[in-house]
Amino acid sequence: MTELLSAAQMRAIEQAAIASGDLTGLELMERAGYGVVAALLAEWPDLAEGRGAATGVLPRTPAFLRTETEARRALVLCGPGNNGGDGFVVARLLQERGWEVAVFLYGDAAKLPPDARVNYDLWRVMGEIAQWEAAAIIGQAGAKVPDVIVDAVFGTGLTRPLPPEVAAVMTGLPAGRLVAVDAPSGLCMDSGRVLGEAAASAALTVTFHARKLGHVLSEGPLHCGALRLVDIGLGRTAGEDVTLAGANAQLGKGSGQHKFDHGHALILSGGQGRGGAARLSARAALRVGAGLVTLGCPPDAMAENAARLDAIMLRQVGGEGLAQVLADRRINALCIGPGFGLGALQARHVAEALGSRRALVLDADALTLLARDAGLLAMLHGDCVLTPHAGEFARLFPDIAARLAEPATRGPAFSRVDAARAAAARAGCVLLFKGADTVIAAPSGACRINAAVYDRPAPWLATAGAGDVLAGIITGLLARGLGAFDAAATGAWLHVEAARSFGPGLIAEDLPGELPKVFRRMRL
Ligand SMILES: NC(=O)C1=CN([C@@H]2O[C@H](COP(=O)(O)OP(=O)(O)OC[C@H]3O[C@@H](n4cnc5c(N)ncnc54)[C@H](OP(=O)(O)O)[C@@H]3O)[C@@H](O)[C@H]2O)[C@@H](O)CC1
Ligand SMILES: [K+]
Repeated sequence: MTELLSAAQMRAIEQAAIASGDLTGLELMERAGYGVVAALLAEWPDLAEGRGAATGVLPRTPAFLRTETEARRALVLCGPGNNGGDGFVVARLLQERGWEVAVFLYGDAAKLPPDARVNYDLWRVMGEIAQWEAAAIIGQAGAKVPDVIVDAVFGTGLTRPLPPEVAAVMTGLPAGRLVAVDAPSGLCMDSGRVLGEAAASAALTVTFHARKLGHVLSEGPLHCGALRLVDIGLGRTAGEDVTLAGANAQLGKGSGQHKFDHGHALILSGGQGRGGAARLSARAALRVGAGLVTLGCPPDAMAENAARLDAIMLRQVGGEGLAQVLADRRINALCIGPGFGLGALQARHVAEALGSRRALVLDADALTLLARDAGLLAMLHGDCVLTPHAGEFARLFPDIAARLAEPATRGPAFSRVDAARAAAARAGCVLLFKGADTVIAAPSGACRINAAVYDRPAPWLATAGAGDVLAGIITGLLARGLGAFDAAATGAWLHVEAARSFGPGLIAEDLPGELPKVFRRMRL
């Protein structure tokens, strides 16, 4: 499992390693600085060469003919903490490579923490440090355009909005190769939210030991650019508090198993002309491996659905309620919401489904019904999965959503992880909070993030019906016996994998049919 750390967890890991005597803070800082230099040279291989070769047109300049004017230029911006200390290491290592390096310090050198101070002193033997002045920095970046600007002002220690003179630089620098050390300054590493109004926008962010929550949540990916992870020799983990959602190796089917070994999902549909969404869910539930899937629909929609379904079975569910259908105990997972409707009968069906204590996905219209009726909300139980997008979340948990919408002015800022955990605890069930950074939380506090960012974007998932498919995938996994938390996290992961497998041009109908390719790649 890939863990995502908070700033406090990272500090605890670092301090434990130092206290154990395995490593010193200085060694960690040296490795961090080295890692940044290695990562930026790997990201832009032309920077590892002489200036002539970088054009791709001129022949490479032999080393003995290179002049000072051909040296690579870096502008290194250092801050008052250990992030700044990393910056001094980067400055030293680049100058040792023959680069021309200018360093600016925000803060008082006399107050630098000890390891940062050592690296400040090492750099001072090699070069100058100019005191922070926004106009001078921006002017220098404009006149003597650097090949790389290194943002080592604030990292995981940022606790409040950037001071105006730092914000002016971060928003005034020319667009280019801005490398953020650990974090783009201004970004809260616990929430991925900008504290105040300004944060650096990096082309490359190099972080250490493990990704932080802020790298994947909210605006984090927008500000980080590309994200690279460097191993600095810290073996310890924080116990995998929050992890990235990933593949689930238990999705294969054993030979010799019967269809009833893989569960029976019931998907409830809306009335005539409104069944498309539920049919998408049902198809996804079947494709993800539920042994049987039944679509339950009102009498007026029977003919329409019968004409459109083959492997999926059809049952009439009208005013008589769900009791007759649910008398079949083999039906072990339900999905209610896609295209369902918002009337009193539908609310009654939601209550019956909740009362049956079956594993249950509540999506779309079912979420609206829940938001309208505190009695229904009180019936939620641990085998339920709620799948709200931001609007549905705000209707269900208005106070939590309001807290999330407040401007972030102090770190750690209230995050989407905090919001999902609070909502799951209150609802007493699993909650899947949709977004490019989908957060899945359980009442216990267990949490996974399904990140469709960086090298895993899925922009074509923003299409009608994609959510109905996700609800169906999760329902199918519940039918197959996964617990609610695993079903939601695995379902979210499969959903993005299917979208990425199909690629541009994706519509919701394509998603279920893409799952077999995903499974083949997983070697199921
Ligand atoms: N953990 C590890 O294993 C390793 C960590 N490493 C590196 O250390 C970094 C963390 O260092 P860090 O803890 O010193 O925090 P950092 O981000 O430098 O800033 C803290 C300083 O800024 C100040 N300050 C905060 N906000 C402010 C504001 N808005 N405006 C003004 N001031 C503000 C704050 O002061 P205070 O809040 O006390 O007033 C404090 O002085 C981490 O990101 C990584 O790069 C690596 O060396 C390798 C191993
Ligand atoms: K930084």
